Amino acid sequence: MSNHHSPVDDHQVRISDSPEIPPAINDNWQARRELADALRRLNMAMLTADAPTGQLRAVAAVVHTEAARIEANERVYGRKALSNLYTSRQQQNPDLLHEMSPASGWSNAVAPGMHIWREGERVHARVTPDWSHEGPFGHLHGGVIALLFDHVLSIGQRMVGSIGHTGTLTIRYHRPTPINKPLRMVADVKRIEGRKKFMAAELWADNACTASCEGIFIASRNALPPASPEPDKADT
Ligand SMILES: CCCCC/C=C\C/C=C\C/C=C\C/C=C\CCCC(=O)SCCNC(=O)CCNC(=O)[C@H](O)C(C)(C)COP(=O)(O)OP(=O)(O)OC[C@H]1O[C@@H](n2cnc3c(N)ncnc32)[C@H](O)[C@@H]1OP(=O)(O)O
Repeated sequence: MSNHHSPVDDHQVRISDSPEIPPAINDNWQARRELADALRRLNMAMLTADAPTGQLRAVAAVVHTEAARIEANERVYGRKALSNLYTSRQQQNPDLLHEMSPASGWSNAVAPGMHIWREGERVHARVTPDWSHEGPFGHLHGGVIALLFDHVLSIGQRMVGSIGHTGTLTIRYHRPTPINKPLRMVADVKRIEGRKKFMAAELWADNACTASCEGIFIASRNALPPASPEPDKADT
C-alpha cells in the first residue's frame, strides 16, 4: 500500500473544467454521497432543533446501531489504501480526493461539500457553509475559511505541476462571511521560485470580498519541475 509508484497518486488529482459537480465514480460512491447528505442533515437537525432529551438519546441509539452495520464490513483506512483497492478492481485512477477530502469531499459528511473547477489560469470554487460551520453569531468560522483557502489553493497548484505541502498561509479577514448562502472563491498562481509556488485566493459573498489569502506551497524534492508537460508522472 505504501508503494509510491502506485498508479494511484494524489499528485494526479484532476481539476474539473466544469462548474457542475461531476457524477460519482460508480453507484457505490453515489450511495456514499447520499449517506453523507443524510448525515449532514442529521447534524443540522440536531444543531438547529429544540428537540426533547429522550428523542435525542433515542436517535443516538439508532445511529450507533446503524454505524455498527457498516463497521462490520472489511475496513480500508485512508484515501491511499482505498484508492489502491479500487485500482486493483480495474477502476482507473478513481480520484477519491474529491469524494473524501475534509474540505470538499461530497462523500465526507464533515466537509461542507465544495466544488472546484478550472477556467483558464484560475481555479474557481463554490461552497455553501451552514449552521454547522458557524463561528461568530450567524457567520462563518475563521478556521473553516482557512480550510477552504488551503484546499482551493492546494488543488490550484495542479495548474502548474504537482501538489506540494502547504508551507505558509496568510489570511486577511476583511469582514464577517455569511453562512447559508453560496460563497465563491477564486485562486491563481502568482509566481514560482524553485520548489515554492506562491498562490493567492479570494473568498466572495454576493458582491463583497470577505477574506483573501496568500499561500506558499513547497513541492517535494522529488517532484518534477513546475509546469512540466507530464505532471501526472510527478512522484512523492
Ligand atoms: C511528499 C510530499 C508531497 C506533498 C504532498 C502534499 C499534499 C498531499 C498531496 C496530494 C493531496 C491532494 C490534494 C491535497 C489536498 C489538500 C492538501 C492540503 C495541503 C495540506 O494540508 S499539506 C499539510 C500541511 N502542511 C504540512 O504539514 C507541511 C509540514 N512541513 C513540511 O513538511 C516541510 O516543512 C515542508 C515540506 C513545508 C518544507 O520542507 P522542505 O525540507 O522541503 O523545505 P526546505 O527547508 O528544503 O526549504 C525549501 C524552500 O522552501 C522554503 N520553506 C520551507 N518551509 C517553508 C514554509 N513553511 N513556508 C514558506 N517557505 C518555506 C525555504 O525557505 C526554502 O526556500 P529557498 O529555496 O528560497 O531557500
